[in-house]
Amino acid sequence: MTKHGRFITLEGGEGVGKSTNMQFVVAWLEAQGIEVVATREPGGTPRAEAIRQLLLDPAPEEWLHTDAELLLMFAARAQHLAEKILPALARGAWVVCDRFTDATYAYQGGGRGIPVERIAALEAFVQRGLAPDLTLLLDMPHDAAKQRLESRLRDQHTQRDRFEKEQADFFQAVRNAYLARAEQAPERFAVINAHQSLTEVQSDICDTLARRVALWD
Ligand SMILES: Nc1ncnc2c1ncn2[C@@H]1O[C@H](COP(=O)(O)OP(=O)(O)O)[C@@H](O)[C@H]1O
Ligand SMILES: Cc1cn([C@H]2C[C@H](O)[C@@H](COP(=O)(O)OP(=O)(O)O)O2)c(=O)[nH]c1=O
Repeated sequence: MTKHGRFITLEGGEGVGKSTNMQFVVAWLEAQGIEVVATREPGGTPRAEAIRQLLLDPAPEEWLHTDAELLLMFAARAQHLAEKILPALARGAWVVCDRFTDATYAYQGGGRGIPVERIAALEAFVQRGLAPDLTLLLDMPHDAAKQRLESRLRDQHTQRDRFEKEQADFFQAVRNAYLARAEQAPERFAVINAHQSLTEVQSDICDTLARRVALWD
């Protein structure tokens, strides 16, 4: 399928501000007159959201094998790509997605320890060469992000999901894997210091968008 629109992803650990800044990125692009489709992973379409439920359900008695977790991530992604992302890009809309395949390398690769080659094989099979044009990696120490997450859980009276129940070493491995990927592909990634006030974070995002989007014109 031909791709005319641009594909932007937001990545980072739990509580770094992805959801908050998604809205900011979408508003910034729309102010430039761009048609934007905002979405998230795992999920983004009804069937992919049903797979998300399976993945995030914290039910402690229901064990999920790490390979099943990996395959479900890509099953949800295949549906999301076919039903939403590729059609939007083909008609020239820009897609902004809260997490994508870098999260698989970070969580299933870094966090769970699945070898990179296995993830890369599934990525090639499902995505057939499609990759984001720009990835904003919101980076900060897990301890500080955890405090933000805890206040969000308190405010929204929500339960921790299956990933949020992991321990600090899991999240350190996730962060390291994200930073390693950003280092390997600096032309695609922009690492944003998320451990600043929201105004400062959004000023950095704004500068990055202005600089990168100008290169695409
Ligand atoms: N720069 C920031 N400074 C302080 N609090 C923030 C900042 N960015 C986001 N938050 C707050 O932190 C919590 C987690 O942010 P959220 O956008 O839900 O993160 P994520 O989607 O990455 O898990 C929310 O309560 C949000 O209001
Ligand atoms: C897309 C994706 C997400 N995930 C995980 C990361 C998150 O813990 C969870 C999605 O939850 P989400 O609520 O989107 O994240 P956050 O808590 O940061 O707002 O799924 C993976 O493990 N692999 C993936 O490929």
